[in-house]
Amino acid sequence: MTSLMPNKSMAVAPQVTIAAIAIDHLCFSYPDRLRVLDNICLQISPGERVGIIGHNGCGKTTLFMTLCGALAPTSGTIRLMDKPVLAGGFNSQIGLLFQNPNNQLFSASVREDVRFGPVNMDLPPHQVDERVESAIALTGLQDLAERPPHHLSGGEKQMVAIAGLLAMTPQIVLYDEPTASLDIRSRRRLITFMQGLQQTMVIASHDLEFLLEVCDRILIMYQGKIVADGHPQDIMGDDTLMHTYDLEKPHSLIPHTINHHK
Ligand SMILES: Nc1ncnc2c1ncn2[C@@H]1O[C@H](COP(=O)(O)OP(=O)(O)OP(=O)(O)O)[C@@H](O)[C@H]1O
Repeated sequence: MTSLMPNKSMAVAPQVTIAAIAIDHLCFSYPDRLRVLDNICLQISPGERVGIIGHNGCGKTTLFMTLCGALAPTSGTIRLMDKPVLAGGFNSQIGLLFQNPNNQLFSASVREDVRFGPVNMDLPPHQVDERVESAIALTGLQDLAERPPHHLSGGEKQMVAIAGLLAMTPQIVLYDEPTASLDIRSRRRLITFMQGLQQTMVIASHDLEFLLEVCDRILIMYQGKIVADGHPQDIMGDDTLMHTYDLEKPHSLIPHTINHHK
């Protein structure tokens, strides 16, 4: 007799979603600056776009440096796609876009710069070429591909740095102030571009309007702690919460009255 009732051998294991980023009781101190990260616990799911906002010096960049293994936590653990982050090692699942693109670009041409990551990943040459050309096309850099990166504008450099990251196809990308050097046109282009990306992304920025357009979750960081976590409109639209942590509600969330002239 065939039974439709599940028995032990038929039982389907419940689907467990692995967190893209799992941070457990993370603390970090610099030798002369203690508790820059203060007991952070956080889970980020694959595909989430998380914005981090907070006052200057609250620890956003330091958090990014621990996530990509450039700094070793003082205590606590970080797992990316269920693998522990090895401080000082190469963590291929994660990429970091630096606050200043000049720190990321050093080759003789844009194409060479974008090649640098994939070449160092021991990939077969045809895969390196494919990745480079696809990252250049995705970021719209075809016309600049042979130019030296240090001759480009700030916004163009930013896109080259992003192309270099994308060519390594990390599952998680950390963006530190990605709009800092962009004019309105480049900023708009970056927004459209990021809205189309499938990766898990964490973006630290003071450009709250930008985060409203790109993110589906916002964290407020204050003195090394995560003090609020929620939907962008709920967090950034909350006057009291924003003022408590030295932030201002973005303009687009302030209701405006229109005076009609007769
Ligand atoms: N190498 C370092 N040695 C000692 N202290 C440091 C070092 N780097 C950063 N700090 C301090 O750690 C704190 C956090 O700095 P961090 O750069 O992480 O802040 P942030 O939130 O990214 O700031 P911002 O919004 O200005 O970019 C600050 O007080 C800073 O002065």
